[in-house]
Amino acid sequence: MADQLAFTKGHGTENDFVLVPDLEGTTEMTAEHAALLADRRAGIGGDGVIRVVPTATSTEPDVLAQTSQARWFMDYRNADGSVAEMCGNGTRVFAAYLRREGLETADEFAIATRAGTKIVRFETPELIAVNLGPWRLAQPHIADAEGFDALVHLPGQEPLSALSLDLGNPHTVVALPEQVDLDALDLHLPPMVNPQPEHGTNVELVRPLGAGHIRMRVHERGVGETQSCGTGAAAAALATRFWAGDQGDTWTVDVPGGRLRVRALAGNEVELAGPARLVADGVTSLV
Ligand SMILES: N[C@@H](CCC[C@H](N)C(=O)O)C(=O)O
Repeated sequence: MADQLAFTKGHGTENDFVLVPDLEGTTEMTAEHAALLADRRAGIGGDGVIRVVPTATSTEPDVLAQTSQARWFMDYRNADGSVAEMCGNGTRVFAAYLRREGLETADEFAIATRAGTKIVRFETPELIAVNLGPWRLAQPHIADAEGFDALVHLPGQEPLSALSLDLGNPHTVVALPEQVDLDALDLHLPPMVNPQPEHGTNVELVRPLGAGHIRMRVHERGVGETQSCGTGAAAAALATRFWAGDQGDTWTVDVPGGRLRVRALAGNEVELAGPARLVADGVTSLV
């Protein structure tokens, strides 16, 4: 890495990120370096670190293959330095950065991610929608037969039934029994999920509020509890529809950091929309 590193801090419903522009694609980001940048005491602080890099310079074949569709690649790492396939809120903050910097100028454009090319669309300068693409139940045969395919263990709670979904990254959504208080759940430690997903999972705890309206908390893989998770909000809405039946195509998802909109699209695709804000720019010598 260079001696001095420019960065921008941004968030979407308080899911916050350190963006590091690498416009020539010449900077290698290690897990240790990402974890230091994301550290809230020793570093800048964020739930994730996003390198802004030309798709054409990627060394990852699945990303490089997206070069003709998307000019910029969202190279995403969680706060612990681990690589993630996708980040819904991250794509929206990434899009806000590309537009502010004049790297993209249209109201709609594509970005490359490890989970494929995603189309972002500016509804207003600060309200950004992203087509998260196709989603699927991780184990449809079990889910269709039982309604659930996993158990989640939280301190002080009976095992909670849950459903596993793939939104490009893994999610396990818990349907909370009425008597369980969402706000009282202890999410300090990663919830134990049974059977244990091979590559870990993000866990969403959901409370339905009415037709098309849910509230959730989330424990993110590689981070801990966060104020919001975009792919998690989509997973929570889709799981609720799976359990409760059709309640229309649009959901309001309240998270501790604000409000997101989730919409089911044709072709088993799902859209996420919400605010994205860039709040600080700086230079760091944390290299
Ligand atoms: N906050 C993100 C998801 C980030 C990645 C996740 N922690 C994982 O490891 O899959 C979102 O908004 O989707």
